[in-house]
Amino acid sequence: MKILTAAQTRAADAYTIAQEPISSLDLMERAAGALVQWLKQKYTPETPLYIFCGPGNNGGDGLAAARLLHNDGYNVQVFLPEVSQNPSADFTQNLDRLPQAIPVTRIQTSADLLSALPVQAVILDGLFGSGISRALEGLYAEVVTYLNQQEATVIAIDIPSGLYADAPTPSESAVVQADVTLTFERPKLAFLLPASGKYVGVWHVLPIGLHPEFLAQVESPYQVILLDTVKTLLRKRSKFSHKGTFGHALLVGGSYGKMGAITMSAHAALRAGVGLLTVQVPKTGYNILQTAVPEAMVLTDDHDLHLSQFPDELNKYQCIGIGPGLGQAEDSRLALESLFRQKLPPLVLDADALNLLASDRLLRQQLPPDTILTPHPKEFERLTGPAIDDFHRLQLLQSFCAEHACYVILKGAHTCIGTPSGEFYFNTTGNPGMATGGTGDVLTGILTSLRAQGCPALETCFLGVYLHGLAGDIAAEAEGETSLIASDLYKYLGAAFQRLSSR
Ligand SMILES: NC(=O)C1=CN([C@@H]2O[C@H](COP(=O)(O)OP(=O)(O)OC[C@H]3O[C@@H](n4cnc5c(N)ncnc54)[C@H](OP(=O)(O)O)[C@@H]3O)[C@@H](O)[C@H]2O)[C@@H](O)CC1
Ligand SMILES: [K+]
Repeated sequence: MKILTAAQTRAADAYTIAQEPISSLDLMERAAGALVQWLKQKYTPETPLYIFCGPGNNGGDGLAAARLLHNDGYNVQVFLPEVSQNPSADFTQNLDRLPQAIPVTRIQTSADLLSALPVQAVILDGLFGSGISRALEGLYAEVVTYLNQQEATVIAIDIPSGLYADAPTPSESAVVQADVTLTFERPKLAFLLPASGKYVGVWHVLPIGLHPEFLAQVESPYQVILLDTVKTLLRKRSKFSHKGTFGHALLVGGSYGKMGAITMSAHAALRAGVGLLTVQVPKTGYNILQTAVPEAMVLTDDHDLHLSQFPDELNKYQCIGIGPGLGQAEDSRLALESLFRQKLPPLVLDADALNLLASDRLLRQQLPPDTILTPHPKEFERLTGPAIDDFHRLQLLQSFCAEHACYVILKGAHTCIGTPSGEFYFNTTGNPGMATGGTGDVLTGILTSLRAQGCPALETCFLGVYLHGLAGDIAAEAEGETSLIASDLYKYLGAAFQRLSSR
C-alpha cells in the first residue's frame, strides 16, 4: 500500500472532488462519517466526548463528527481556540450546521481551558491535520500542552496536531500525544519513523473513498507491507517434494560466549522450512550445536574460539547467512575478505558481519550485489555515517542500497526494507516485546532459509520481516510482551505460517 505525502493527499482530494464528482463538503462528511462509525463501535453514547477544532479542514472534520455524533445521541462538547485567522470554507459551513444543543466553548486565553477533563472522557484532536505549515505556538501550543496533561484518552483526527506528515517536525513545535490516531485512506510516513511515530499511538486507517484511479497512478517510493501482499508469496509444498526441493542453507557464526546467537538462527532457519541446514562454528561450538539443534549438520572451523575460514564447496548452498555471534576478530574479517572474492550464492549479513563491513571500506566495496543486510539503526549508521534525523536516515538508506545494489532491512518498530531501486517498504507486524536480545538472530535464520528455498531477494525480505513480526505478535498473545524472549519467535513461527496461509 502506497504512502502519500501531504501534497499528494491534497492532490488525491482534488482529483476525487473533480472526477467522482463530489463536493469538498461532502467528502468531509464522508471522512467524518468514517470517524463516527469507528467511535460508535468503541464507545457508548454516555461517554463524554470533547472535540477540539482548529481553523482548517481538520477542525471541519471535528465539527462534522460532533454533529453526527450528537444526532446519534452522543454526549458531545466542542472547543474552539480563537486565534485571528481565516477559517476554511468547510470549517465555516460545518460550524453553521452545528446543532444549537451542542455546548461550544470558545478558548481565547489558556484561562478558558477547564481544570481537568474526566478520566473516562474521550478527547478528539481536530486542531490541525496535514495542512500544518509551521511550528504550533502561542495559544495553540498552550491547548496542546493542556491536552497532553489530561488522563482522558486522546484520539487524533488524521494526524496528531502539530506533527508534520512527511518531513521533520520543528523541535520547538507543540505536538499532541495521541493514544489513538484515526487517519484517512493511507498512513502517513511520520507514523512509521521513531521520532514522530511516538506521538501517534495506535493508528487505524479509515478508507474515505479517495479516487482509486489516482491512488493506482500516483508514484511513491514509500509503501507499507500488508497481509494481502505477503500471503501471495507463500508457496505450497507439492506432494512429490523432498528435502532437496527446499534448498540447502549455510549459517556461519558463533564465538566463545556467543553460541546462543547462531543456535537461535539455526532453529529459525529450520522452522522457516529449509530442506537442509549446515552450520559452521568455531570448535568450541561443536557439542553445543549438535545437542541444541540435532536437525542441523555442523562443520567446525580450525579455530577454537572464533571463525577464521569458510567451508569449501560453497556452491552446494543456495544461501549463506553470516554474522550471528560471529565476533569481530581480525581472522574473521580476513575470512570475509577472501569470501567476497569468490563466486557466491546469495548472502544474508547480520550483526558482527555488518560491524566488520563497517570497519573496512574496501570490504564494503566488494559486497556482492543482491546481498541482504539486516542492521539495527546503530549498525546501519556505522556503515553510512550518522543520520541527522529519521528522514535523513532514509536518504542514507536509499543511497547505500543504490551504491551497493543490495537490500537493507533497517530494524525497528516499523522495520524498513530499502531496495537497490530506491523504494522503502515498511513492515506492519511486531511489537515492543521483541526489543530483546536474539530476535535479530532469529530474523537472519528466517531470511537465510527463505532465500535458500529459492525465494527472490525482495520477496524474502517481505516474507521474512512480516513472519518474524507475526510470530512475535502471536508470542506476545501467549506469553505477554514483557516475558517474550527470542526463542519464542521460532517457537511460534509455525503458528505464524499457519495464520498467514489461513487468512
Ligand atoms: N484528502 C483527505 O484525506 C481529506 C482530508 N480532510 C481533512 O483535512 C485536513 C487538512 O486540512 P487543511 O489542509 O485545511 O489543514 P489543517 O491542518 O486543518 O489546517 C490548515 C490551517 O491551519 C493553518 N496553520 C497551519 N499551520 C499552523 C500553525 N502552526 N499555527 C497556526 N495555524 C496554522 C493554515 O494556515 P496557513 O498555513 O495557510 O497560514 C490553515 O489555515 C486533513 O488532515 C483531514 O483532517 C478531510 O476533511 C477530507 C478528505
Ligand atoms: K489532528
